[in-house]
Amino acid sequence: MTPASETASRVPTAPLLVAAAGGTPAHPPVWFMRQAGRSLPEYREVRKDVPMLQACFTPDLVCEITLQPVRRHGVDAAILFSDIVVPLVAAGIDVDIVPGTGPVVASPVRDADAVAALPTLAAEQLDPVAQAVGLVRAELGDTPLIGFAGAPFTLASYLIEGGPSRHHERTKALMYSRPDTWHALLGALAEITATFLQVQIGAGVAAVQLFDSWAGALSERDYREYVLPHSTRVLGAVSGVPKIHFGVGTGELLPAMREAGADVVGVDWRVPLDEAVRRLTVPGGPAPVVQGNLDPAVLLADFDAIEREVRRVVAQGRAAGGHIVNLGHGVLPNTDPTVLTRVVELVHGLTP
Ligand SMILES: Cc1c2[nH]c(c1CCC(=O)O)Cc1[nH]c(c(CCC(=O)O)c1C)Cc1[nH]c(c(CCC(=O)O)c1C)Cc1[nH]c(c(C)c1CCC(=O)O)C2
Repeated sequence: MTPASETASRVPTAPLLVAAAGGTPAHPPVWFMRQAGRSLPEYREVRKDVPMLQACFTPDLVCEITLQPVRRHGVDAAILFSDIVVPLVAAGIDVDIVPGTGPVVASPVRDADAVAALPTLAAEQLDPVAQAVGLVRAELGDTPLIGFAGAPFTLASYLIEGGPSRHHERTKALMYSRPDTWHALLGALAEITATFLQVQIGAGVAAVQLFDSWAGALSERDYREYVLPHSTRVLGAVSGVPKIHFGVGTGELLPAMREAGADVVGVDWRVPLDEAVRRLTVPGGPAPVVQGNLDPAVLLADFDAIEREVRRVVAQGRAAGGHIVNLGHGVLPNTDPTVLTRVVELVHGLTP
């Protein structure tokens, strides 16, 4: 028989984990995508002489940067400081992160030969990431640490385009004209992504988020045919922690993104949360759990306007089975960090 104390220790008490499990915590949990980063002077200071990817492979630095927003804002979760291209770099693919641009791929992957030549990823190649998770866990106490990965479609877009893209035209051209090559590429990326998440879970993260940031470029029909099987494989390959699935402009894809195996669906600011809950509800099923969805640009407005929007988002989130307060996409670099702290205080005062 399991002693009662052990059973009790497995019942989540952190507000983020309670909400993710469909419960009602004492106050709404809040964290911000890209909470670690250029909005913080302490981040700019420690990063000033260290390139982004070098920082991601330096456990002490990852630990420090991950903790900065938790110390400063009192958010309900830390998110591991890393990047969606980190597992690609660990596998040996030549990718750099160019400041002000984003990931740039030296040899874009555009045909069957290039897909066949992609390396696989062994868990040991991610040792610095696992070490970083261990360091963060030792410092965090009861605050959950969220691990993450980029989903196969979003990673494929960077690999095929060679960098950030507005219309994802080469990506879609390959998808429509060479479905076999496409599925081989997404299958290879699903393996890499699953390994990246498994390593983080093995090292002790309390939840994971799969970022399919650019999936909103697809129709629901194409998403279901070309992407959903691969994201489903990724989410099916990880277990033991709540899984959040997020994309931008994915209002039409919300039900499919839930079907991929998500416990929590991230919503951007274009769809109000009560409407997102309506779209996500399955007749006879449990009420969906959502994360979001303040417009990051709202944080640049007067605080009266910010407060109005925060109250609206929290009220609309009450339609859900559980709600994790967040932005609809990442913190904009020119956001005043004192505003983020005030938003956390405001949300924590909004008891159910
Ligand atoms: C698409 C994507 C990327 N990276 C990521 C995504 C998915 C989320 C999203 O949609 O924003 C994920 C990511 N990247 C980063 C995090 C850290 C954790 C967090 O605080 O959220 C996370 C979760 C750090 C980062 N990743 C990056 C930075 C900025 C690097 C710097 O400080 O110079 C940070 C803090 C670089 C990066 N990496 C990427 C972009 C578009 C950029 C910005 C380029 C720029 O504007 O300079 C690719």
